[in-house]
Amino acid sequence: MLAARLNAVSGHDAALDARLLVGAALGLDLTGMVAGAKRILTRDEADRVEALARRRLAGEPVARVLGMKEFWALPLHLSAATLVPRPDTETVVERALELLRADGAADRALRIADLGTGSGAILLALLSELRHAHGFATDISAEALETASRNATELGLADRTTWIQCDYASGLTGAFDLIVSNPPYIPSADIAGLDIEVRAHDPHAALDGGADGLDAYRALISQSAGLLSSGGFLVVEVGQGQSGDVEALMTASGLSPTGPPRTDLGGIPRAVSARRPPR
Ligand SMILES: C[S@@+](CC[C@H](N)C(=O)[O-])C[C@H]1O[C@@H](n2cnc3c(N)ncnc32)[C@H](O)[C@@H]1O
Repeated sequence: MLAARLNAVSGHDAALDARLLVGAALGLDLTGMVAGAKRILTRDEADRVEALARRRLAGEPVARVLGMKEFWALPLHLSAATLVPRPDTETVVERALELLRADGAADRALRIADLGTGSGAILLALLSELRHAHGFATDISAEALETASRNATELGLADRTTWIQCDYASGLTGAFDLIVSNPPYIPSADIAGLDIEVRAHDPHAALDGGADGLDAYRALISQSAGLLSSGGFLVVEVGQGQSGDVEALMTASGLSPTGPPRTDLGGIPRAVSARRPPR
C-alpha cells in the first residue's frame, strides 16, 4: 500500500500524502477517489501514481510534487521560484484583518501592498476577504510574480492586482492603508542546517535573511513607514526569537506597535504589527 511506503518520508501525513498523490495522478478529487476506491488501476494509471510516489520517496515535498498548495482555503500554483506557503503565515492575514475590522476600514477601497509576494499567498487571501481592496505585490523574482499573477487570474482576483518586480517597496508610491510582508528571515549560517525539504526545494532567495536574519526588515520597514497612509498598518511575519528586534525597527521608523505579536499554532510570536500614528 502506498501510504505504508510513504511512511518513512511522510510520517503521520503518509495517508494524506498518498491520497493527494493518487488523486493528482488520476485527476480525481476526494469524491472521485471515494467513488472509485475499489477500482483496479490501468497500467498507465499505476505508472503515473508510481512516478509521483518516487518523487515523494526521494524527499520532494508533496506540495512540490503536486505543484499546488492550499493557503487560506485558496488553491495556489507553485513554481521553482516560489516558497511553499506555510500555515503559520495565515497569522499575518488574521492580524491584518483583525486590525482593519477593529478600525472599521474593512469595507473601504483600501490600497494594500505585499512585499516579497512569492505565490501571492498573503495578498490573494486578503483580497478574497476585502472586496473593495486593490493589491500591489512586489518580488525580486519575475518568475514568482508570473506564478502569483496566474493564481490571481484563476481565483478571479486579477482585476484588483498590480505586480511589480523590485526590491521590496522601492518600486511603489503611496499611500497604502496596509502593507504586509513575509520576507526571507533565516540567518545565512542556519540555512545549511534546515530540513532537507526546505533547504533543497524552497528557493534560496525566499529563505536567506542575511547574517542575523534581519536584513529584509531593515530595508522594508523604513521603506514602508514612508508609504503608509496616516493610521495605516504594517504587518510582517517573523522567525522565532525575532519579534523584539523587528518591533524595535518599527518603533525606530516612527511606527507605533499595535499590541503583542500574534502567535502561531505552536505558540511562537509570528505576526508583528504597527501603525503610522493617525494625524
Ligand atoms: C519567505 S518568501 C514569502 C513568499 C510569500 N509571501 C509567502 O508568504 O508564502 C520571501 C519572498 O521574498 C522575495 N524576495 C527576496 N528578496 C527580495 C527583495 N530584495 N525584494 C523583493 N522580494 C524579495 C522572494 O523571492 C520570496 O518570494
